[in-house]
Amino acid sequence: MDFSVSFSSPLKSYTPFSLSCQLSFHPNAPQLLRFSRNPGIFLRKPPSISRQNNLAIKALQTSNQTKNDDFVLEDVPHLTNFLPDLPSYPNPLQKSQAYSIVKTNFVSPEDVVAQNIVIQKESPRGIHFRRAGPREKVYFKPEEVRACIVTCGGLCPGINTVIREIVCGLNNMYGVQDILGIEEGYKGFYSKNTMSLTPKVVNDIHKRGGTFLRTSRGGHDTHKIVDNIEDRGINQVYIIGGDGTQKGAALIYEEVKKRGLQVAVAGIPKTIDNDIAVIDKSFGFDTAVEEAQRAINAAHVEVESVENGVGIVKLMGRYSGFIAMYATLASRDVDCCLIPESPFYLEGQGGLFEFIEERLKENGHLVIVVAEGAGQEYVAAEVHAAGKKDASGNKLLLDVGPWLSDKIKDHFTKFQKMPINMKYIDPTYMIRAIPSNASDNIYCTLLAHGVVHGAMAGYTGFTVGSVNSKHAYIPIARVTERQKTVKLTDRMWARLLASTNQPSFVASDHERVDKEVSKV
Ligand SMILES: Nc1ncnc2c1ncn2[C@@H]1O[C@H](COP(=O)(O)OP(=O)(O)OP(=O)(O)O)[C@@H](O)[C@H]1O
Ligand SMILES: O=P(O)(O)OC[C@H]1O[C@](O)(CO)[C@@H](O)[C@@H]1O
Ligand SMILES: [Mg+2]
Repeated sequence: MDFSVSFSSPLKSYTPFSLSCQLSFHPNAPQLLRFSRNPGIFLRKPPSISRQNNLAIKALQTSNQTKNDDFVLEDVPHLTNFLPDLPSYPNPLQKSQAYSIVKTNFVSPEDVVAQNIVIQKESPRGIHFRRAGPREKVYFKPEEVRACIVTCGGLCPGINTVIREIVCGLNNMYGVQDILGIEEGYKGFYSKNTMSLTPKVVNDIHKRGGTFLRTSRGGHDTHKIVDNIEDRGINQVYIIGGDGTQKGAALIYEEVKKRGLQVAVAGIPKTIDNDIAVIDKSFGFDTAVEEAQRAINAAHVEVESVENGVGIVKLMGRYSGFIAMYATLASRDVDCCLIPESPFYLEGQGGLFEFIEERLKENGHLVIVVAEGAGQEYVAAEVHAAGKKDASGNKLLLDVGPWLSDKIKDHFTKFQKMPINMKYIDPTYMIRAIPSNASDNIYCTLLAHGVVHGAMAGYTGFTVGSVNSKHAYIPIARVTERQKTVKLTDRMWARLLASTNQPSFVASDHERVDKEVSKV
């Protein structure tokens, strides 16, 4: 008999966890946890930006949802989709001294990576992506490859490692010699000369922060870029950048396809904010969290040494507070973490001022970490300078750090007659500008090699990323359709609230949290 009993966790009555936790218990689960052996396999069409294709995908999705054991492969485009007669060749890795001994040297065409690995007995098998890695056949002769690499958007630790490893991966694994660097982002395609990239040229660049190729915002002109790709005889385009850059890459892929060019367009998602959907995390994120510890530590040392010390550390995170959340959790010296996803308020019961006063009375000091996108609505209401945009059309944020410092200073000096020692630290660009740490270097290497294998195998219009710790080829549209943000109803945020014991500020915001809870 199939039955299940559900208990409410004792944690339910504990505020930080009560938003996210409900345990289910199946007494005879071992026998019951069998899945259908013969799942229906559905290939989902590679996403395209055209409305017609969107409708086709929607129709497929709807039909897929009717069966419990549905298996959906969100496939990436292949050059043979629009160039059916393209010849293929044996992968030169077969003859590589290093790789030929690998037991399963090539990824089977049937290997996929599941988007959700925590599922229930009755739930559909869900969405899968193609596993990244070398294929038995390639669709380019190495001596005919002319690759190019471009970096766009803001900096992030590890960009140089990705550049280095694309160059070295193409050269060492596939014998590709002709690799061009496009300088200063998308506009470099049509306004700059290219530079030649060899393993020797890029040998040391992973030890430096920034991007060896330089970067820019704005300047994406699809036609001019593809004209240039055609004129220069480029047939593999590697594009490193954030959500905006990947949207640009999707347009380049569409234009290449329209013109029927044998050009593989491949993206490597980059953003220090870790706000790219689907992937586990973006490269450089761990390095950023680690470097943020130094600023938090400095703030802590400063405020511990004085009377009523209040430290504020501003960290990056436009719309997503991941760096602030992880840096806070890692440090344990932070008393309060403010992120864009969780609105806060200053005055009154349960507000920030009340909390600061309590902590000062209790400990004599406190440290606040604030993500740059937090509290923008308050700053905007007072500074009256909102609405400016950067060259890419991203909203320019108002500086919440100094605003918050002034507000706290004013409140305690004027109204509480309790002078405080404010120490404000803004390490944002220092964090972004460093080289990646050891584990990010390895992550960058795997991403770079994964993207090279994908392009050589003829995949195009794809991005590479780690999904549940396995590297996969993901349709570009899947990583750009929405930004990943911190979910206030997830356990990670609950862990943070539990560790800092800060106010959750939800009293003022029941409606928003109710909405979040209903989405889970
Ligand atoms: N919707 C879009 N379509 C085409 N190109 C775009 C689009 N959005 C941005 N771009 C281009 O992508 C490049 C980088 O965009 P942007 O400055 O927004 O950085 P990003 O890639 O999102 O990285 P970051 O995370 O640092 O913001 C710019 O050259 C911009 O012109
Ligand atoms: O000042 P810049 O270089 O335009 O970019 C700053 C922005 O870039 C990011 O680092 C994302 O790349 C954001 O966190 C930040 O708001
Ligand atoms: Mg962006």
